[in-house]
Amino acid sequence: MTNSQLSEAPLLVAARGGTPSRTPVWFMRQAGRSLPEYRKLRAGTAMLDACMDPEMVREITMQPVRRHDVDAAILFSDIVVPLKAAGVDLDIVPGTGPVVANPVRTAEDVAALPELRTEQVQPVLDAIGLLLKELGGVPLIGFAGAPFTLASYLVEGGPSRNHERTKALMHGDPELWHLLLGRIADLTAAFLQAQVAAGVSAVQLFDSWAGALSERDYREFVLPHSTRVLSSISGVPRIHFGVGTGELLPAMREAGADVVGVDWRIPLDVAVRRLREAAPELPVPVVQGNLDPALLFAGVPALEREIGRIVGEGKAAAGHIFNLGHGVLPDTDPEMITKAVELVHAAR
Ligand SMILES: Cc1c2[nH]c(c1CCC(=O)O)Cc1[nH]c(c(CCC(=O)O)c1C)Cc1[nH]c(c(CCC(=O)O)c1C)Cc1[nH]c(c(C)c1CCC(=O)O)C2
Repeated sequence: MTNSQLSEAPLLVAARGGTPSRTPVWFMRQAGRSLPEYRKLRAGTAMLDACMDPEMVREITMQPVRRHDVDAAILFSDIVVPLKAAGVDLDIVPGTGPVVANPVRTAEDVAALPELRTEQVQPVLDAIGLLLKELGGVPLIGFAGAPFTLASYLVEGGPSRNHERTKALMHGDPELWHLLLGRIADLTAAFLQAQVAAGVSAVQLFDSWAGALSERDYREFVLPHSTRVLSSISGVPRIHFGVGTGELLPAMREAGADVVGVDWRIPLDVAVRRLREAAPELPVPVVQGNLDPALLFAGVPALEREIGRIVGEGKAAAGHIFNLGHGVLPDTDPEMITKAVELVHAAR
């Protein structure tokens, strides 16, 4: 596979706002618990151990590509992998999510946060090397968690519905907050840059929980740090995604996104209108999304209707990468994922 063949991959053409040979489609969390072959391979291995085993990462990343004919692979990893690799004491607890042993709440805690040295994530970079040999013309997407979403796990100590301790720190001690986000931004930027140097074709910055913030707070407390992360990346398209971010889309684009992720709460043509009105001087935006993950449970006729609608509304953008509005739910029937890919590729 030459670079020029890869650069014509539908995902990368759409990300540049060009006209791809077919609507590119991949799914957040396409690798994971919906696949029996994943559950079999992972049995007996802790999530974070699996993420540091290059051969396992290679195999798990490939599973959905083989099965579903998706237009991209996403590196099998997790947003907390660079924190763990740098030395933060945390684990991923099945059914719960990331749990941090010593939550970060004081100036001392922030000062004690380690930096990331590239060799600490060498197994991830080795996995990328193995994948590039196997993927051929299918682009590999690297990713990282955005400063706000990672800060929420670090400050709360685990998953949080209301992010109250995080917001308390943000508003109660803005100086310390910015120090914390700056530290995380350094770590995230280092992790993404290492993935790009190892050869990924695109990166996605997951700010999954940014939708918990008002636009005002997002702009003041988060945007500068996400901007620093995204502006440190060049040479590959940058996708910026969050959940419940209908009000934040223009700000998330401003952070330096080439592709703006849209969950299922607003239609893509509305998202494109908001982005265009906020920045008429910029090119027409490129978007990713926005099928509700629950639609994969609704049967083929409903799925076909929704996919047709979304592909139609996506034409308002300069480019559309089809995806879910959030990750594949663990109980999803993998046959429905394969079917969805077929339907996207057939939709006009
Ligand atoms: C918030 C977040 C996390 N991790 C991630 C995010 C951002 C994306 C999002 O908003 O969903 C990112 C992530 N985590 C994982 C991927 C894999 C790549 C992909 O296929 O998309 C990606 C992109 C694998 C994983 N990450 C995790 C699993 C499940 C672990 C397992 O299989 O045992 C997988 C496949 C664990 C994890 N890690 C996290 C959660 C909430 C969980 C689920 C915990 C549970 O319910 O058991 C934190």
